[in-house]
Amino acid sequence: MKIFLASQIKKWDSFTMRNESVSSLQLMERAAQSCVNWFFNNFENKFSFSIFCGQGNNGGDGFAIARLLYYKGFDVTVFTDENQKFSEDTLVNFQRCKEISAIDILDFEQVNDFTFKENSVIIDALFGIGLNRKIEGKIATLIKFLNELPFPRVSVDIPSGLMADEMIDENAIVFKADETLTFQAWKKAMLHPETGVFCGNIHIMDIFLSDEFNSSEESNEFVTGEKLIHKIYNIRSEFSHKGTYGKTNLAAGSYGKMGAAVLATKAALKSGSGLTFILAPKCGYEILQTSCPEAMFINGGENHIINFDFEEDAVIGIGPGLGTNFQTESAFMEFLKQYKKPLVIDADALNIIAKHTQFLKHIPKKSIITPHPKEFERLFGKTENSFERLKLARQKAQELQIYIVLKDHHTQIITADNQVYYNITGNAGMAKGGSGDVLLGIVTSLLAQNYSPEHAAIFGVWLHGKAGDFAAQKFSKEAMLPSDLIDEIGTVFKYLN
Ligand SMILES: NC(=O)C1=CN([C@@H]2O[C@H](COP(=O)(O)OP(=O)(O)OC[C@H]3O[C@@H](n4cnc5c(N)ncnc54)[C@H](O)[C@@H]3O)[C@@H](O)[C@H]2O)[C@@H](O)CC1
Ligand SMILES: Nc1ncnc2c1ncn2[C@@H]1O[C@H](COP(=O)(O)OP(=O)(O)O)[C@@H](O)[C@H]1O
Ligand SMILES: [K+]
Repeated sequence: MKIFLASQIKKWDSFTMRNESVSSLQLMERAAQSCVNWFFNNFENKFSFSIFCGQGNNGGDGFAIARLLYYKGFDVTVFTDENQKFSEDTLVNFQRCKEISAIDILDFEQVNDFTFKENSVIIDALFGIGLNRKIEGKIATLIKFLNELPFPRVSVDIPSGLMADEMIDENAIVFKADETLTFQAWKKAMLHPETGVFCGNIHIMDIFLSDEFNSSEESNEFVTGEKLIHKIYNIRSEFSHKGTYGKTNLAAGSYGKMGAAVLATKAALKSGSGLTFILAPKCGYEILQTSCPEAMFINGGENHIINFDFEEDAVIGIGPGLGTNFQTESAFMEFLKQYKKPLVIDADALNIIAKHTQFLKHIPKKSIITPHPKEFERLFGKTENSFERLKLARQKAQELQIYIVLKDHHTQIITADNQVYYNITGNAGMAKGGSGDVLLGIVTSLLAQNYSPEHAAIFGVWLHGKAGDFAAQKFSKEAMLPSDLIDEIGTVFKYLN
C-alpha cells in the first residue's frame, strides 16, 4: 500500500472526479456513507452522536454523517460555527442538515452548557488533511474540552490538529481519538509514535478512489500489506530437502545472557531454516543443546565469544546477548573487516560498531541491521524526533548500501535504494526483552532461505508482528512472552497457506 502526501491525496480525489465522472459532492457522500456504515456496525442504535464540524471538507463530511446517521435512526447533535466560511460542498451539506429540524445545530461555545447523554459518541470533523497551521483560539479550547469528556471519541479522516505528513509542535493541541476512520489510505502521521498516539485504532474506509491513479502515482513510502506478503512468501516445495532451505548460523549469547541465543535459535528454526547452527560460548552448550536440539552448536569461547568461526556457506546473524567484553569486541571487529557477504546485525553487535563508528563502512553491502531507537542513536547520532530519525536512516541506508530495520511500534524497513516500508502488525505485548532476539532469528533464517535482503526484512518484520498478534490474542499483551510469539510463528504460516 503506497503512502501518499496530503497533496497527492487531493490530486487523487481530483483525478477520480475527472476520470470516473463523480462530483466532489458525491465523493463526500461516499466518504460519509462509509463512516456511517462503520458506526452502524460498531455502535448500537442507542448511541447519540455529537458531531463537531469545521469549515473545510472534513466539516462537510461531518454534516453529511450527521444527516445519514439521523436517517439510520440515531440521535444527532451538530456543533459548528455558522459564521465560518464553509467550502462549497460543506455549505451544501450544512444546509441539508439544517433542513432536518430534528438535528440540533449548536454553536461550538454551547458545548459548555450541553448535557451529553450517557451513551454519547463524540465525532471530530473539525479539520482533515487540509490543516496547514497550528490550531489556536476557540477551536483549541474546544478540543481540550472534548479530550476530557468520558465518551468514545472518533475522528473523521485524521484527528484534528495533526498534519498528514509531518511532525507536530510539542505543545500542539490535537483531538485525542479512540478510533480514526481514514479515507482510502494510511497517512504518514498515523505511523509515527509522536503523532500516531492521537489516532487510536485506525480503520481504512474504502471510498473507491481511482486504481489507475494509485498505480501510476509515485511514492517511495509504503505500508506492508498482506497482498505484498503473499507476493513475497515462497511456499515450500514438496520436492525439496534441507539443503533447499539454506544454512543459518547465528552468533549470540554470553554468560547470563544465553536466553537471547535460545530465543534467536528457536525463532530461526521455526521460520523454516534448513540447517541451523549456533555459535555461542561453551557455558551455553548444554542449555542450547537441550532447548534447541535441532540446532548444531559451535564453540566460540568459554563465557563469551572470542572467535567468530562460522559454518561455511551459512548466512550469518550476529548480536543477541553477545555482551561487549573487549575480547568479543575485537574478535567481532576482526571478523567484520574480512567478511564480505550480506549478514544480519543486531543488539550488542551494533553497540560494538557504535563504539567504533569507523567500522560502519565494513558492514557488507546489502546487510540488514535491526536497531531499536537507542541503538540507532548510538550508531548514527541523536535526532529531534522519529520523522527526523527516519530521514537520517534513509540517508545512511543509501550511503552504506544496507537495509535498516528501525524497530518501533510501526517498525520501518529502509531499503538501500531509499524506499520505506512501515509495518503494521505487532502490538505492545512485544515490548519485552527478548522480542528483538526473536526478530534476528526470523530475519536471518529467511535470508538463509534465499529471500532477498529486502524481502527477508519486510517479510520477517511482518511475520514477527503477526505472530505477536496471535500470541496476544491467546495470552493477552501483558502475559504473552517472546517464547509464545515463537510458538505462534507456525500459526502465521498456516494463515498464509
Ligand atoms: N473531494 C475531496 O477532496 C474529499 C475530501 N474529503 C474530506 O476533505 C478533507 C480535506 O478537506 P479540506 O482540504 O477542505 O481541508 P480541511 O477540512 O482540513 O479544512 C481546511 C480548511 O481549514 C483552514 N485551516 C487549516 N488549518 C487551520 C487552522 N489551524 N485553524 C483554522 N483554520 C485552518 C484552511 O484554510 C481550509 O479552509 C479530508 O480530510 C476529508 O475529510 C472527503 O470528503 C473525501 C472527498
Ligand atoms: N509497542 C510495540 N508495538 C509493536 N511492536 C513492538 C512494540 N514494542 C516492541 N515491539 C517490537 O519488539 C521488538 C523489540 O526489540 P528490541 O527493542 O531490540 O528488544 P530486545 O532486544 O530487548 O528483545 C521489535 O521488533 C519491536 O518492533
Ligand atoms: K478530523
